[in-house]
Amino acid sequence: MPEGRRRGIPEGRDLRLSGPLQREGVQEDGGEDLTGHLPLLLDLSGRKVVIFGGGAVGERKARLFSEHARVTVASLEFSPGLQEMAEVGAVDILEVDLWSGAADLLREAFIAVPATSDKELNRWLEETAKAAGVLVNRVDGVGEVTVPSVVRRGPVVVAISTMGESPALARRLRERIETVLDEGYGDMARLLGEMRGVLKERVADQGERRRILFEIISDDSVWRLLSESYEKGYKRAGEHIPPDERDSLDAGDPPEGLHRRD
Ligand SMILES: C[C@@]1(CC(=O)O)c2cc3[nH]c(cc4nc(cc5[nH]c(cc(n2)[C@H]1CCC(=O)O)[C@@](C)(CC(=O)O)[C@@H]5CCC(=O)O)C(CC(=O)O)=C4CCC(=O)O)c(CCC(=O)O)c3CC(=O)O
Ligand SMILES: NC(=O)C1=CN([C@@H]2O[C@H](COP(=O)(O)OP(=O)(O)OC[C@H]3O[C@@H](n4cnc5c(N)ncnc54)[C@H](O)[C@@H]3O)[C@@H](O)[C@H]2O)C=CC1
Repeated sequence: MPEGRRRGIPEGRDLRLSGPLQREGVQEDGGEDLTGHLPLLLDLSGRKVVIFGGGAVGERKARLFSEHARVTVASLEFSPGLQEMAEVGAVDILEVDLWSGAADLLREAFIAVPATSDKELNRWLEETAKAAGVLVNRVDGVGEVTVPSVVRRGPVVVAISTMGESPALARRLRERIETVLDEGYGDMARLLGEMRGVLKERVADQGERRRILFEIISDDSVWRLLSESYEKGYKRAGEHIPPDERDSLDAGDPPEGLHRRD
């Protein structure tokens, strides 16, 4: 949608109530144009995230991103929560009138979050960030970067998005997935990770390795024993390795140096 058109649309709830056709990411013919968004897992460690605006929303974003990245919050004022975070070194805060410029702040930034109470300023910051090649996460809809609901079970990660249509539904779906995705999936992922390491060393044929891995996943007794103890599950899984090749695998004892949960 042309920038000029979007600028003319009323802000806040009116924007939502004006209907899906008026929203970014939705084509004027009504066909959804969401193909640009590829769900990815980004490693943000060491990356810089700049949050513009130190109010309630800026604080929420700072809490989220500071778990993964280096966060700088630039604003005229800061919420008490943000001040506390700055005191313990969780974020850097910078007092500045952003209308005076943001180029320095955007240098080396990976993601920018315009979250001031000044809509015009937010829009200008978004344009400036995009022009500088910095990804934008918005506070009033779907940006280039959209934050999903997340369920984690060890190395298993499920991210849920409704492409901004309904965060409430994303949350409800997360809660439902949490009830079916128990810790067993995390343990199974670790176990299979170890098994594939062993298989790579002991079974030459990739097709055969793949078959064995799926056989382990389909074995209910592995899941059951895993819920009793990791070692029991590991031992049962080891029985799926062909006998001649299993000889040298001490199935009761995870290989030295490989990760296991205690
Ligand atoms: C686009 C996005 C922002 C982005 O990409 O960063 C966005 C935008 C907005 N959220 C709003 C409202 C709510 N957000 C939540 C909760 C979450 N919102 C999250 C993500 C996202 N929210 C992104 C799209 C996600 C997707 O694709 O589905 C989660 C997953 C992660 C997180 O933010 O931490 C977290 C769930 C965590 C969990 O519990 O699992 C709740 C529910 C609650 O409070 O419990 C409500 C109230 C109910 C409702 O409105 O549905 C409003 C309207 C404000 C208003 O009405 O004024 C906007 C702005 C707008 O839509 O204009
Ligand atoms: N509060 C909410 O639940 C939601 C709010 N939003 C939107 O997010 C934005 C921020 O909301 P809140 O955090 O609640 O607002 P807020 O009023 O608590 O905080 C706004 C922050 O922006 C800063 N700011 C304003 N003008 C500035 C300037 N020229 N230079 C530097 N900093 C400046 C202020 O100092 C303040 O810290 C608003 O646009 C709001 O509509 C969107 C979704 C939900």
